[in-house]
Amino acid sequence: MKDVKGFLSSILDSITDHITVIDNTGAIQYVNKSWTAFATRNGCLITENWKNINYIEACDNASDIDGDFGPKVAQGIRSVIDKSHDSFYFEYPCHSPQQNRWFMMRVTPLSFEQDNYFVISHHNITERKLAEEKVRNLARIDGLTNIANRRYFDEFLNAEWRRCLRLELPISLAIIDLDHFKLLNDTYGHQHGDQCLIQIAQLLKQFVNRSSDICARYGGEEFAIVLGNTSLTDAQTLLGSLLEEIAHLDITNPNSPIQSYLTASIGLATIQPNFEEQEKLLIYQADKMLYKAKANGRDRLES
Ligand SMILES: Nc1nc2c(ncn2[C@@H]2O[C@H](COP(=O)(O)OP(=O)(O)OP(=O)(O)O)[C@@H](O)[C@H]2O)c(=O)[nH]1
Repeated sequence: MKDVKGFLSSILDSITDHITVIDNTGAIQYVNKSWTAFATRNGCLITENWKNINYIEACDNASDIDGDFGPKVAQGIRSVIDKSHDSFYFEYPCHSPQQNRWFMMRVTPLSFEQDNYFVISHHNITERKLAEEKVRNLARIDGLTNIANRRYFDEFLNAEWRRCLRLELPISLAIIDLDHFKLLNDTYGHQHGDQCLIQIAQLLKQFVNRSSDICARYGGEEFAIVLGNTSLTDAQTLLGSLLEEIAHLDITNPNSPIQSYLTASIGLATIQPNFEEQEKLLIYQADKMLYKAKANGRDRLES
């Protein structure tokens, strides 16, 4: 082969990873074609005019635009240059207006003619991230009703509790238990019962529209609604209409001693959080109210 240098350069340009090489001061020595193409399309600082740009300084100065991304990356590169780490890798989101994208950045040392260089590559990991997100979402969903499961409910409540604690906001929790559901199952069969649970879950979804709210399947025929930043009065209004809407579904339960249609009992509690890890108190109070609703004749809200 005559032009070995040209051959190697074409190999680097054909690689889809975005590659740049810096020296031990951070000064850029090389970028491949993928880097230039991506950087130009996405309005990055380092494009084909990379000469005289210091990559590490550019990262140091990027904190205004990218939050802690720039400083973290700069620190990682420095740790490879000063040999405190053999290599550094970092996964980060880089979403465009059209598409969610993630990349993995890797920094590895390279020695050439007694000089030390560092290869920085950015590999597109969007497919893996989307697959992981899908699995994570599946693990959060109840298989029958397609709303959040108990595990995700626990996670969500804990996060929302801490958010309301930080911002000094009230948080409300309702536990909704269907009345005499066993009689409905006994009358029409378990499969029909399943369809009714799906119907109820669909209805609950319409009552949670904010990112601080969630409805979840709490147990067999028990559901829960978390309402972040919601006062007791507002929660009472909302859950009062939920009771009405459950009645409007008119799901027949002819052997129920309450009504000839399916009804629910709701226990509601509202707390303004004072301590972390205290959301169990909210569950305890909502549970107590649910017990009261059942004891007072069912088909009602107690708070
Ligand atoms: N079809 C169906 N039924 C379920 C499911 N999970 C729980 N159940 C039923 O829900 C019923 C709950 O019965 P109980 O705990 O006695 O409660 P209940 O009949 O609703 O009576 P109260 O809650 O006291 O008003 C049982 O018959 C369970 O089999 C489910 O996934 N599908």
